[in-house]
Amino acid sequence: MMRILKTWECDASLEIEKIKQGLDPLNSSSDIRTTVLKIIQDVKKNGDKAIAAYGKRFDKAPLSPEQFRVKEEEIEDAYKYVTGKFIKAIRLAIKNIQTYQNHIRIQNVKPLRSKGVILDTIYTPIDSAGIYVPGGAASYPSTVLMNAIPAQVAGVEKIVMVSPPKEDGNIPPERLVAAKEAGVSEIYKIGGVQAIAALAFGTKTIPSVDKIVGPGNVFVTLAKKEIFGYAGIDMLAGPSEVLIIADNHANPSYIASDLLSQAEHTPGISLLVTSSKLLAKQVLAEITLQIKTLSRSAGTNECLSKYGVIFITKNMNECIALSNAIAPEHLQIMTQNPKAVLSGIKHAGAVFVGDYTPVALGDYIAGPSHVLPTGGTARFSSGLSVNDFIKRTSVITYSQSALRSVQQDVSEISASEGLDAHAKSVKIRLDSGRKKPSVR
Ligand SMILES: NC(=O)c1ccc[n+]([C@@H]2O[C@H](COP(=O)([O-])OP(=O)(O)OC[C@H]3O[C@@H](n4cnc5c(N)ncnc54)[C@H](O)[C@@H]3O)[C@@H](O)[C@H]2O)c1
Ligand SMILES: N[C@H](CO)Cc1c[nH]c[nH+]1
Ligand SMILES: [Zn+2]
Repeated sequence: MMRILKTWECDASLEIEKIKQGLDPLNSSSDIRTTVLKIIQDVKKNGDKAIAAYGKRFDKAPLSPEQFRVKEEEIEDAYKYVTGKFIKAIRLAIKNIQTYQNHIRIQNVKPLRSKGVILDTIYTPIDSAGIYVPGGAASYPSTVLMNAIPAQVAGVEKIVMVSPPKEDGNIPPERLVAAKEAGVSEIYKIGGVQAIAALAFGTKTIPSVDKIVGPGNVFVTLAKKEIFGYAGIDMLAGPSEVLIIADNHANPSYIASDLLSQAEHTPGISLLVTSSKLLAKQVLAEITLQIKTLSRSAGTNECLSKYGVIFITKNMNECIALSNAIAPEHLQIMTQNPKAVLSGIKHAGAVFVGDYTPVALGDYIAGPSHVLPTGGTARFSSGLSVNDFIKRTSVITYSQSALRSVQQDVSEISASEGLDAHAKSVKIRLDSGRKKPSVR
């Protein structure tokens, strides 16, 4: 069960560090990092052979490299095992994700023009993206959509999905149908660190990609961090977190259900921050009632006792300050005046405002991607979006007179750096009397 801590009796930031220990890739033990580096090196050196061995060890899936790629017939077959209601739901999710991502897609800006100078900008999608869809404790068809649709809206031509198979060597049909519906180009039944390394370096059977995105456990997230440079990455999207700010106007049963749905990710971090001791007690009572009804009650309960805390603060300002210091992946605000609280929020992956906006909405249907920064990284990164798949190239054009107008300034800076070839590349174009070399 969740612990209750009063902020005036403990060091809240120390408590948060303790909770995150082992779950947060930035705080990972050296053991985890050693394991991750070893697997990356092995895949880099031994390719498919190493991937097959790790798949057998960690996923218990005895697949040979020829079996890694999902065949067209397997995808067609998957449609027989999902319901019409499931397909209708994911098509609605796809529509909402597309609408939102199109809305926030970076737009071409008009070139900036001034006397003989044109500063233009070209936006181009990356050629290929690798999307990681977790598949350990739970199956995540929704994560297929939240990764793939932003890439598709950006115009990425090749979207390669990797996801761990079940012990029978198959990816569950819902994940395959979601991939087909979302326009994924190729699917591979590989997961964990080995899948991230495969996408970064490429193997005989698995293509390397330009950027690897998507959430995963601490091993997957740390692997993304380690391969950065060989391929781009989106951010560190590790084990799920929710922080709820609530006052005694909030409904304790709603709060309990939201804390439980994050713990259900096993692991997931569930935090309630409130100045109401009464609310804290009511929420605990509600959790006790609701947890009995859940299919994963044992794991969820274990997760809540390890990674669940209710912080009692002195007042609402302290709730806001604590939330900003934690920079949670998901922040829910259930207070009498949520907009006033929102105005103080600086760092969070996504904010869910009011009593009728549970995180589950954002997980599945609302539109913004549920792939979000965790472990405090919302201080400097944002959730996955179409713009993560688009690069910006600046295009600079100067006329001769515009070049002349800045010649002296270029020379000054170039001299200060001891790089006189730089200054000369300007001077050579402006020296009077100098002619173009004649063609012999
Ligand atoms: N932040 C987000 O946007 C977001 C979204 C969805 C899910 N999530 C999180 O993703 C996580 C998914 O984790 P998961 O474990 O269910 O699936 P996963 O696919 O991330 O991890 C499973 C893989 O981990 C590897 N692994 C397991 N134990 C290992 C070990 N001891 N050594 C080396 N490798 C090992 C295996 O290769 C296995 O295939 C959850 O914590 C969930 O909360 C986050
Ligand atoms: N809460 C997760 C993001 O941290 C996303 C998810 C997928 N399925 C259910 N939830
Ligand atoms: Zn969730």
